[in-house]
Amino acid sequence: MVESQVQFEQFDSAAAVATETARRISAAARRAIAAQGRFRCVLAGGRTPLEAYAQLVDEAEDWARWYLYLGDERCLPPDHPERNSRAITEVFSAHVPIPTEHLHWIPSELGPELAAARYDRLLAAVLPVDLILLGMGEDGHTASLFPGQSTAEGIRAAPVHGAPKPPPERVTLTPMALAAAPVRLILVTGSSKREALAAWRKGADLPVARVAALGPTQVLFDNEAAGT
Ligand SMILES: O=C1O[C@H](COP(=O)(O)O)[C@@H](O)[C@H](O)[C@H]1O
Repeated sequence: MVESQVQFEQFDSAAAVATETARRISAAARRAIAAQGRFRCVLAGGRTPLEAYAQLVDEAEDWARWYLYLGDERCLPPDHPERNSRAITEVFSAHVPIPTEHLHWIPSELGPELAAARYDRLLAAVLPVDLILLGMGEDGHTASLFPGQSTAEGIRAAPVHGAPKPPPERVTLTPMALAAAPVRLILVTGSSKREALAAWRKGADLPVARVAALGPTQVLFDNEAAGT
């Protein structure tokens, strides 16, 4: 019998998910730095992971050896409040001494095509990374891979048009890129995610389910998302 590589773990609250996420990122960083002298991590966009990122700020990490990337980005000006990179900068990267040249945000202000092509080239030289963090939307999307949209093959970063969640233009890592890590950590909190989480666990063919099935994946969710 083939054991599922997707491990679902329930926590009491979103705060507990954040604390455990920060702990696992830190542990992955220490392991990677001990083994190869650097830590490469793809961060999730959205609001869910922000508390975990904020908790890392107080840790005594070997920040000079961290390299950060993004799983997806919205095509908006760099300082727009809905940019994933802006939110991460505000709660996390502006407060730790990671060298600026190690912060590899998606240049989505260039538009979906050009930004995706540039990020694809960058990723070709970087993958695999040590850890990939992801979130999940109410409709079961992850990164900017949305239900009903076709998935690009043979590239690592793809342009997105017509996303059902604003803004419609985005750039996303593809399953090819999201497979390129020893582990994925998917964070799901809040009652608005309950239906999608339940559907996923019952076997629905959602983008998040497909991505989780790419390899070893830990899904951290809270009581609110579970409905218990
Ligand atoms: O648009 C996006 O949505 C998902 C979920 O966001 P959240 O705010 O509910 O955590 C996120 O994972 C993705 O990166 C983001 O661009």
